[in-house]
Amino acid sequence: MNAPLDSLLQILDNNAVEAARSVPVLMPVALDQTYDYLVPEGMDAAPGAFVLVPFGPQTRIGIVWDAPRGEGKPVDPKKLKALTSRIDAPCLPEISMRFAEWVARYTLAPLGMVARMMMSADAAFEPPKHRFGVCIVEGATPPPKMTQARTRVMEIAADGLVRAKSDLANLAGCSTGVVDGLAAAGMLVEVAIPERSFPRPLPQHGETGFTADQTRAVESLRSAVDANNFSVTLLDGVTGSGKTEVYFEAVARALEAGGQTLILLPEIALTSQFLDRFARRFGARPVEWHSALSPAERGRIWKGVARGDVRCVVGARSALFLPYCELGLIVVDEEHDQGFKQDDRVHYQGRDMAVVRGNLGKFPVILASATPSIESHVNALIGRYRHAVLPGRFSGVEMPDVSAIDLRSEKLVPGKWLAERLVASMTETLEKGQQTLLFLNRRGYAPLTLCRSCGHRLECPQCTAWLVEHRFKKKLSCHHCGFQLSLPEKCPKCAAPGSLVACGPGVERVQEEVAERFPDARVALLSSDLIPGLPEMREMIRGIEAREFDIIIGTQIVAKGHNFPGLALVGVVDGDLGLAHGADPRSAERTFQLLHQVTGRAGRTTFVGRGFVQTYSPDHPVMTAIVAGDRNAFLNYEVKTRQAGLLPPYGRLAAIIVSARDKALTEQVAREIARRAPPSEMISVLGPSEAPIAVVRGRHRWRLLVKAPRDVDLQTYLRAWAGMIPKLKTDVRITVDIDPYNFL
Ligand SMILES: Nc1ncnc2c1ncn2[C@@H]1O[C@H](COP(=O)(O)OP(=O)(O)OP(=O)(O)O)[C@@H](O)[C@H]1O
Ligand SMILES: [Zn+2]
Repeated sequence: MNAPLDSLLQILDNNAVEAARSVPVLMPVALDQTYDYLVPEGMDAAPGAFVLVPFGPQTRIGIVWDAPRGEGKPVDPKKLKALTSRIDAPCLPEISMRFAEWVARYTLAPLGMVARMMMSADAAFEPPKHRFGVCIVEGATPPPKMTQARTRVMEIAADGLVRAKSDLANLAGCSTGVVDGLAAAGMLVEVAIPERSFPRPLPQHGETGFTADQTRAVESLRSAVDANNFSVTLLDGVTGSGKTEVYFEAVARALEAGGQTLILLPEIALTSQFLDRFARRFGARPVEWHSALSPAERGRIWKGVARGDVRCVVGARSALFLPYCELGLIVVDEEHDQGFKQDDRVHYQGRDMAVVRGNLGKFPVILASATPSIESHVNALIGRYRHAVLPGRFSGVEMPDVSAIDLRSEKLVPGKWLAERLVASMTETLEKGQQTLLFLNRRGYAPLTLCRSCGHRLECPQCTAWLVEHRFKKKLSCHHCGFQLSLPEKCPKCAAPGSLVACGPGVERVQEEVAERFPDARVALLSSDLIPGLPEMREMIRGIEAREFDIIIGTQIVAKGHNFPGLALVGVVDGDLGLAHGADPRSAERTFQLLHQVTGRAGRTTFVGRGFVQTYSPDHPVMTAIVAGDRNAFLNYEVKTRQAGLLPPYGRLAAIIVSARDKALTEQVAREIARRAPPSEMISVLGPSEAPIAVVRGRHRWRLLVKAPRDVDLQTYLRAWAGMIPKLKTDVRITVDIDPYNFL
């Protein structure tokens, strides 16, 4: 080719490249926009790539987005900065970008914060730490000096495996110096140890036989998977009906079809019992995703999911934000559980977002529960969701016989918390060698400590909350901010010595009473503050399952999902506890679910269980439905209440929470925000009013509640509203919580 033409082509080429060479990058920070960066020659900055970029004074990780977002000021192309480098990590799949955008739009969270959730595995973006080992060099000539130790090492290495030097030395019973010597002599060669791979679940490993009812449900779920399209099925079955076994078949089908699968569980239900069951069915343990993983594990799993090496994840709500490239099914087990709602940073409801993810990915979603949320129940009722029903227990054993103990007539002995009828039943149960579960959803010893001589109540100095006594730890602690105080010997106000008394029961106090009444019984106390972590919790659950305890006392961590074959009796110490929250539209639903789930732990396999609920309001619709075992009675009552009040799912709610250190400022801003609400015939704004917990961590709190009919676009309204609010003083924080579950 002649020279001038050659260079001309070169110039044209460069221009074309230069014009196309800037990309939008999303930063994982609280911003809703992308920033443009130049792509250096030769760098592959495809959409979804993770890149290092100069961001303010720092260099940070961002994601190359596939289209610019937000309304940032246009920047002179000549002033654009360049990407620093591409990170060696799999790209964020396109569907994850669409999902992030959807979640951000719905929750009103900045897109960058949703992206940050998707990147919550720092190690995935760090250079891979290769571990090196040694293996034998075939056909190398042995050095003249072959000591005994050297011979032993070579004998072990003869199998050709790659081992860490220290492992090889340990096996041979010599020092690593010997291994080094052989490497220097060319007998062993240093190579990277391959990363541990993920065990593949096998769809046909441990196939189960099913009852007729179960078979129908299995068929229904399989057909949803076979349809290879978006659908939601509510798998609605009484406790112990075999929902887990049934949805495992849908998981098997989706795996066979080549999809990745995700099972979401409330974090506390991620027990080894569940993992063992999975392993029995699929011949391999699933990959777990929860808050207790090490950073290195998080990184490894994140990459494994993005590359498609991980086929099934069992995890807490955050597992929804992993970078699946071929997701084909999501199961949300215990779908009614409030643990799926996240209440910090990005306020999202994991169950609802799972449905969104299924819709985007065009695959089925299964919601499983013995006590479906009213939302899912209504969706099944009106045919928006498919409905698969398991009406009876797998074992054929009847549902437990539940009675209310009316504490108005069957009075408690002062200072005691267990009624005589419950105690008598416990005695009987013990004599039969069966287990009792006492349920009280309150940690600690006593929820209130007061001074007998001056009436002073011990409160948290930074929250509107009483300090809860934790007798084992000899502390008073605040359950809202974690503030702790050693148990004082005299009243901090009037200094009267020995005048402080504990009021009301917590699980520790129930344990004290049990120890007194049943000194020989083996007692387990399960409360999140007494159990250091998931492994210890799993060990306790295993012990209960193996009948190493006679009486189990626990908060809600024992209420759900467990299968304790020896459990015959459940006593609910305070059935009214959850009903008190007047402002919370879900308090009746939540109480019903909890009581139904916890009494449903009794008598699951060989004998009929028994339940007692201690209550001062036996006529409340929740209590009558629990005692009659009539779930539909409760659902009908609750659906009517929601309809009448235009509450979810018949209406939409959003909470706006204003907080600041200064009391007057908080109120002033809350009122100002309310004043600026755009007028609307459909949408009503309630409040502002001081939050029930008026101060948390020294911050004053005011709330507004926004209510709209179902078909109104609440997000657009809220966004328009946000545009009307003047710039805030720095200390004021405004939180928007779409579909709030917390009203405190
Ligand atoms: N088809 C089956 N074959 C063998 N065992 C089964 C079968 N179905 C259920 N089971 C057993 O019955 C028990 C209850 O099943 P499972 O835990 O799946 O019920 P569940 O409906 O998920 O209960 P919960 O709502 O209380 O969590 C378990 O021990 C399970 O192994
Ligand atoms: Zn506090």
